[in-house]
Amino acid sequence: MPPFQFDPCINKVQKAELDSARWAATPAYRDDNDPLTQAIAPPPNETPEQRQLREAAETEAKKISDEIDLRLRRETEGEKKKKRPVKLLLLGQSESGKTATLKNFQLTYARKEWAEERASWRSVIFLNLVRNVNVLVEHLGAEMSDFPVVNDDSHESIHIIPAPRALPRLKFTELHTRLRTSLADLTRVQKDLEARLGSASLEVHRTTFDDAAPFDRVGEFSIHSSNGWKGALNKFRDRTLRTANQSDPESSPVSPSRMTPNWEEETGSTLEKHREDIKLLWEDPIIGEMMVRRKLRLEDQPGYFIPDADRIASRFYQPTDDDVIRARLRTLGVQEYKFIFDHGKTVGQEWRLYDVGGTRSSRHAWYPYFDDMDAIIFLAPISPFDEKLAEDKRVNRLEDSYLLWRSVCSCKLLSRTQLILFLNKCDLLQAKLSRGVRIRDSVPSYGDRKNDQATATRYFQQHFKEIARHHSPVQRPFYVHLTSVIDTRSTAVTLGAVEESILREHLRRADLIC
Ligand SMILES: Nc1nc2c(ncn2[C@@H]2O[C@H](COP(=O)(O)OP(=O)(O)OP(=O)(O)O)[C@@H](O)[C@H]2O)c(=O)[nH]1
Ligand SMILES: [Mg+2]
Repeated sequence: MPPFQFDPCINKVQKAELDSARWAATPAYRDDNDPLTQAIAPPPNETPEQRQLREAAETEAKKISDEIDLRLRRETEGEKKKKRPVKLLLLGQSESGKTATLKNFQLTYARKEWAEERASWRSVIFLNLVRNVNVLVEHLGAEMSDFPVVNDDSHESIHIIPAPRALPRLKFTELHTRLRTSLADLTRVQKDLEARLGSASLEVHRTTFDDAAPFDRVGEFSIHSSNGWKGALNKFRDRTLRTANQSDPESSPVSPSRMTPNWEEETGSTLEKHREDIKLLWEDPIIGEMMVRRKLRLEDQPGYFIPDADRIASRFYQPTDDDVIRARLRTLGVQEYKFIFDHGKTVGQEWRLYDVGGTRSSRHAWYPYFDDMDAIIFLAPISPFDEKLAEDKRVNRLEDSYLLWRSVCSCKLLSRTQLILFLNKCDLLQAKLSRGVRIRDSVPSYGDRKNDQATATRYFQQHFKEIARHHSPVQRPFYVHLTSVIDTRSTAVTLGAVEESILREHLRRADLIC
């Protein structure tokens, strides 16, 4: 029987005890007065054969001990790697879909938290719907007052520029006058919701900022904002949870219908009162004609909910997953979100996702987050090839994405960071091309190529690839996905591939650090 037999399933404490026994038996360290040494010492009358057997057993025991040491060391390193959060930064211009992508991550991988938060998006969706209605009413007022409008892509703000009337007047009726008057009430509702949600709920209009990537020059400058959607929603969440728990301290989990603060219910009731009028307004053919004349395309704009008014304008409305993904609330500063994934390949792993505000004036705040990221997802919407930035009407949105991508690729601090490009809003691109909008009218370099989805995405993809190739300080792989991130199913598939490649990068970096 060899003196030391190691069990391969041994733990650290047992291993330490056995090591000290083996150490005590080693002649060089032996203390002959030590009781343990005496207990395990070789018999004084040991024969040469017995000694040979004992020494062979000791050699074998040492080999096993070393293997256990190695295994324990690897386990410790593995634990350390596991503990280090995976860090992912989302970049791109405003309205590119960064927050929508973040929500998809949460929906796919942190479902418990997602389910808890879903109800708190209600106010944002109410606001989005009310805005849609108010834009229509504003245009209706202008049209009825005979102010033709030049629509300049600036979303909700309308710019009334008197122009010669080219078409006969629309035939408005009593109904339109009544709708205008009754729905005027929603201006107050919009103001109220905006005040409650804070400045994230206000869209940016015309804040000229010449530089596409001010972080190039800024260096260390940091805004760790707490005013983004989490901040805005948490206000409701805390309050709603408190309200529910006060009424029944035993209640758990809190049901969404009981989480409703009074004022939110009041908003739902007000909308419910106007529901039929909203539907009349939306379905009215004269209003439809007015929208065509004014090139007013609500469906291309963020937070488009008016076709769902029947479902949403209600006291009892509860958002669906799709509603939450489509809800629009601007991100301010840089927001950090910590998720412990409860689904996917990295269950139990902490992920930190950083979502940034994308307007030109917000981009200087990005730089401090460039260090120490496992990967960056860069969102470039390809549908607005013929649109201008909301914050600077001189700048084409696609051109702005090219410039921004170039700055990110050429940034030395990011030269070893994995970049993953999402060419987003493919659904809106498809719709635009189907309407006959020609790319070459806005992008002369597109030339005589076919004006279809496949050719267009290939062309844009190639352009981004060339930029990465020319401007990356060190050559890097080009990871690209064609996405419509409001489609949660296809996005979950994309995120599966992304999760795997980010994880590989994370483990590679952890190996360098450990
Ligand atoms: N149709 C369509 N809408 C999208 C897509 N991606 C995002 N959106 C919508 O576009 C709007 C803007 O998306 P956000 O995710 O808020 O944009 P962002 O990049 O976070 O914008 P900032 O916070 O201002 O920087 C939201 O209403 C989204 O639901 C897409 O692929 N297709
Ligand atoms: Mg955002």
